[in-house]
Amino acid sequence: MKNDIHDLGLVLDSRVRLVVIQSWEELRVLEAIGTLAVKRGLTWYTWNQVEGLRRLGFGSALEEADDLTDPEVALEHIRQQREPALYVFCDLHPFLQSSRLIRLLKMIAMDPADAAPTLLLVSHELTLAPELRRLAAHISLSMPSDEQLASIIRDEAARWTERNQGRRVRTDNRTLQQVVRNLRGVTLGEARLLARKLIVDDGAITQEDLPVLNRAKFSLLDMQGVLSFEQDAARFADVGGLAQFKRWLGDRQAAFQQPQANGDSPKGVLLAGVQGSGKSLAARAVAGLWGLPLLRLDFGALYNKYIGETEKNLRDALAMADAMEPCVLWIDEIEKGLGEDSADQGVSRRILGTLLTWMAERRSRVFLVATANNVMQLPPELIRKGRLDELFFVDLPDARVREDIFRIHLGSRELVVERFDLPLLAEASAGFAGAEIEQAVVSAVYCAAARQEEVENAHLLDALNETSPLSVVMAERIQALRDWARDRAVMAD
Ligand SMILES: Nc1ncnc2c1ncn2[C@@H]1O[C@H](COP(=O)(O)OP(=O)(O)OP(=O)(O)O)[C@@H](O)[C@H]1O
Repeated sequence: MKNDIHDLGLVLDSRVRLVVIQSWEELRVLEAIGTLAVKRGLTWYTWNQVEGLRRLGFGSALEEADDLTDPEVALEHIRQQREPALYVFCDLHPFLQSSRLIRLLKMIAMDPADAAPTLLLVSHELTLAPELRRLAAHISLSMPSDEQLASIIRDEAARWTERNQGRRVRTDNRTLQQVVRNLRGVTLGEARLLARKLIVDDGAITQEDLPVLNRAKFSLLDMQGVLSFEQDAARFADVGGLAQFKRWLGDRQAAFQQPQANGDSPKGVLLAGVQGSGKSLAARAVAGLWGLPLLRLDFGALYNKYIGETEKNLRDALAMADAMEPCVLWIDEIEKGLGEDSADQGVSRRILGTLLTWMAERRSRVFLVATANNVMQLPPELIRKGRLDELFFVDLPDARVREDIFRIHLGSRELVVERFDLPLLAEASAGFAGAEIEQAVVSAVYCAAARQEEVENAHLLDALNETSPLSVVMAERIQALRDWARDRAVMAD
């Protein structure tokens, strides 16, 4: 499956407390889980029968009176915890015959509290007792292999050589192996950008680069980072609907790639609309379609009091984006930083000023994609004609698009799409956003796996029935958004 790390994220969101990951590659699975935990700000622990329970993967063993190398004692300890942490059990499989242990797992899996621990069982092979099967999600994590990481470094070295009159990148095997090891746990896209960063300054990858790499990897994962490289851009084939938007971009691709003599090139768009309808996915897909790196600017982090002066942070981030041209700069939830009810009016006015000045004066080929849920909060200056090329409204998907979204998400989980009754599913998901449809597919997949059944229409219908879509809960807000958009925006679909 290609979406598996993403799926693990969704499974965690759906509050499944017991996740089974079958893999021979424990180290790489741990690194991927660690990466996800850091991104989500979750504490995580590992357990194995030799070292017992350890905090943060490689930290020291917990100081407990009891012997936490005993899996039952460790599980009993976890059962008492009231924080949403991840507990990764490596090789619990030899113990899965014990009825007490099974009971403990079941109690943790059924814990209804919001702030409760999640168990991830990692083994090369693991069969759950029947009473646990329905409670568990099964995920297979495939991450970039060492060979893939090494080949990315070779690629980037070749690119550099091409740009530097055939000069070769200086390095040695030992350092390369260390770099590959340090890159484990990041996605392919992130690995590419990190490799590029190492080479670009001096045309060499040396021991001195290792701390640089670690710092860069850390800042990539660092939640406070204002600007981050986004993982692999999406493909437009992964986005259901949004036909108008896709056409619009297609028409401008050439102009962006070969700027006109007068310096005019497409500047950017605002995607506004209903939550979970694929705005972020579409932003990623712009980078995919145009084959450009994607940078994400986090307005929330700009205001973080720990990282200093807000406007300077924004100026630095914009300068960095300029230096990375050509690229796509994605500002997610732009209303959070510029909205009329944002925390500090003075700062948000100055931030708006800085952004508008950059938009008006820049000559770099940075295509801005701003996404917003609550567009009504946005300052009128930003959306005034001419600032951005276009304002698109992304509505809930209609039946035809919902079929497409099912097709995309069933297909990406290697299910045979023809076996499903798409019109029936589209009808049953009226009012669902794309994200909710995807969530239903994921929960159907793991429900079926737990029952050792093939995924059928019925599993999907059950999952849909169990969800009450946001469009019902927020019907009035969505209508207000539509009314707002009617005279101001172009429909994205
Ligand atoms: N039109 C769509 N086609 C395919 N998948 C979709 C679509 N809309 C949503 N999804 C799925 O739902 C996930 C979440 O959607 P996404 O984050 O892009 O929505 P959003 O509009 O940006 O929502 P939010 O405003 O909550 O951030 C996507 O990663 C994708 O997997």
